Amino acid sequence: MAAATKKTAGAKKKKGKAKETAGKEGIGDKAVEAAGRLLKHDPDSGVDGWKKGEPVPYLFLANVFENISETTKRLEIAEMLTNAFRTVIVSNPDDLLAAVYLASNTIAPQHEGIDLGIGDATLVKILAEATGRKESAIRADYKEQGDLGIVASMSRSTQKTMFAPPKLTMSGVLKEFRAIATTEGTKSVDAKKAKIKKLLVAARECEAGYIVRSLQGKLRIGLAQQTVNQALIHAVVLQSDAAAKAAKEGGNGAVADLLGRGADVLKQVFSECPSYDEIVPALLMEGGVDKLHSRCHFRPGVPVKPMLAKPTCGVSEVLQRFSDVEFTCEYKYDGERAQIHLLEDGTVKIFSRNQEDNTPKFPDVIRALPSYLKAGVKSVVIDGEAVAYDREQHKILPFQILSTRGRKNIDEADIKVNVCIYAFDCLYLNGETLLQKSLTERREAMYSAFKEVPDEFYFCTAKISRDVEELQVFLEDSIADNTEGLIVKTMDATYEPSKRSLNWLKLKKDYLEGCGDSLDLVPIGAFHGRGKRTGVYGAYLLACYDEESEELQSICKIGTGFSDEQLVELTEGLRPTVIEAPRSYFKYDANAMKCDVWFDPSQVWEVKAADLSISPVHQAGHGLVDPVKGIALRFPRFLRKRDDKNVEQATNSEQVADFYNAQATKQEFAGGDDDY
Ligand SMILES: Nc1ncnc2c1ncn2[C@@H]1O[C@H](COP(=O)(O)OP(=O)(O)OP(=O)(O)O)[C@@H](O)[C@H]1O
Ligand SMILES: [Mg+2]
Ligand SMILES: [Mg+2]
Repeated sequence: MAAATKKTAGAKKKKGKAKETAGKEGIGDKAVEAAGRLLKHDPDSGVDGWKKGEPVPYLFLANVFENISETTKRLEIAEMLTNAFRTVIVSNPDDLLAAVYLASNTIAPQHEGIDLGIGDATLVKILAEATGRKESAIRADYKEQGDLGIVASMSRSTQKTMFAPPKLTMSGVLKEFRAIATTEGTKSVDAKKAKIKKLLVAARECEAGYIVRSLQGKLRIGLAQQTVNQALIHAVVLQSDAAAKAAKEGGNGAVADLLGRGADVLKQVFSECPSYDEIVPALLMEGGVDKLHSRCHFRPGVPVKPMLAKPTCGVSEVLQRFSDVEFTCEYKYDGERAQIHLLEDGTVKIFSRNQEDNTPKFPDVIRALPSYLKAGVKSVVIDGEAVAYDREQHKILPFQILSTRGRKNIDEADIKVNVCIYAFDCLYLNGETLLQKSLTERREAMYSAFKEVPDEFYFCTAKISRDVEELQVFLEDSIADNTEGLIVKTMDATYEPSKRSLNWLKLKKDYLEGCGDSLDLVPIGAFHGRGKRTGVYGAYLLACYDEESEELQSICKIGTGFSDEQLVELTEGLRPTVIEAPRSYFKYDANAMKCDVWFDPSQVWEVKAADLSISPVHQAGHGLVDPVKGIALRFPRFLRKRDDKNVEQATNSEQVADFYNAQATKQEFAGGDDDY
């Protein structure tokens, strides 16, 4: 049954993609139909149980979530959320920000590092207190349901309160969430618990379930950030005068066009300035969408989502893809992405691949940065890689060494592992954003703003050539110089934030063997070790992430590639995350994969496999390549733990399908190319 539903979802997705491309020449029929439906909807009709101008009740949003959870259809979900946001706009626009945060299940911009994510054990305890039920009963229900949100909404409060607590409002709930996440100090645990309990006691109807899921850190109703953003912009556009005018003059088609353009603007703006705090109020101002980019754009202090690269299989594929464009090859350093910002006031900040604020991790780089600058640089942002470095031998050290550096509150005096920064891009210089400039120009800016400092700061090694042999030699040089291979970039491309772009191709040394990139996967379960591995987990069940359904889909069992120390370390790290039963969003074959323990997903592991195959057991990308079966990795080998990726940034099922297809294509042409 589940497989059948998924199959349709997969097929639909493919079609949707085709439309998107077709839509370049004109708006697709689906979008026009959707615009028609949205126009017919009266957002005032949603104002039910409160008055316009009053704070919007949390129950309004919880009910919307409830309706959304009953469908898996993207389009329906997006429309429901759009209409909900429209109701908020007509009712109390000041609450739109809270609605957007609550729907995207975040409470602050990523780089501020304020997350919920309250542990299950704590939540079970508070739930027991708030409902008057026994902890053991709640735990038993949890085991059966696999979702604490469901348990929360099932557990009716039996607690007697003298007065009915006031109704929860959206803005009130968000405020409490923020307070819970930021409470610090000696009494903070109790204070947090008291706040959570208060929320749960005040919860009506289905509210408790969504409060609990938000506190856990995941709503799990199929609301990807992309959907929330689309709904946000569609709601704002539909409530604007421009939409009314377009509808009158050009009908549904004109409105669909306006919605599409709005979505493009928001996509660009959100990747340059990923902060609802800035975007939502700006959208509600005069000239909302049209002026959005001028009001919210990239600036030092707020990380831009980094541009990503696509894997390729060899020098000849690169030459083929870039047959008529100018390109450059750069060493691919194996460290940690570092987006370094210098603000006008002299503040220096370093952000990770994930837009996390990594500043506390690199006090040495922060202090030394001014010495890498040329005169006259007031503000600048560079993109680069921080690599572990041996200053005596003057050489790059492996990634593993870098990962032994502490993460937080590092005292410069205690630093044992030095880093060297290899800069490869410049995104901002002296008040001007360079994102829309070509790589040629951005590089010029980088060279004009910085100078190399031996053993501390270098520009990445690069070469421009079209000669197969010369490139092959350069690739071998890169390996000899302790890097992972090359990243090949087109010279005239702009910086494409958050895109896995074909303008950047990665060419790693491991591709030359097996061909195919490593995957970043999530351990969701484990098997007790035997013999030499007694006392630690001896094998794990890994999963990839499906963005569409928010599932973690099993992809392989893994027991190879671990050193004895790693086995101990991973076991120790994962033991505290053991949960009583697999989560409802784990997709695996319960008959074939009887794990001894299950984990609350928290880690991401980089894994290399010999190849991929269609599997009768594993679920990765099911419906994407084979109508019902999933994809599995063959002979997977553990490479390393990835602290710079979170669970949602694990390799997604579409990428798995891409890898599978690329491998199939390569096998078809096997023998025709001696380049690998
Ligand atoms: N010259 C360079 N140009 C761009 N990126 C570089 C360069 N040198 C090193 N890198 C690093 O390589 C990364 C891209 O390749 P890698 O395979 O390591 O990606 P990843 O972090 O595993 O992400 P994914 O596999 O999801 O693409 C960049 O994010 C960056 O950190
Ligand atoms: Mg890397
Ligand atoms: Mg990778």
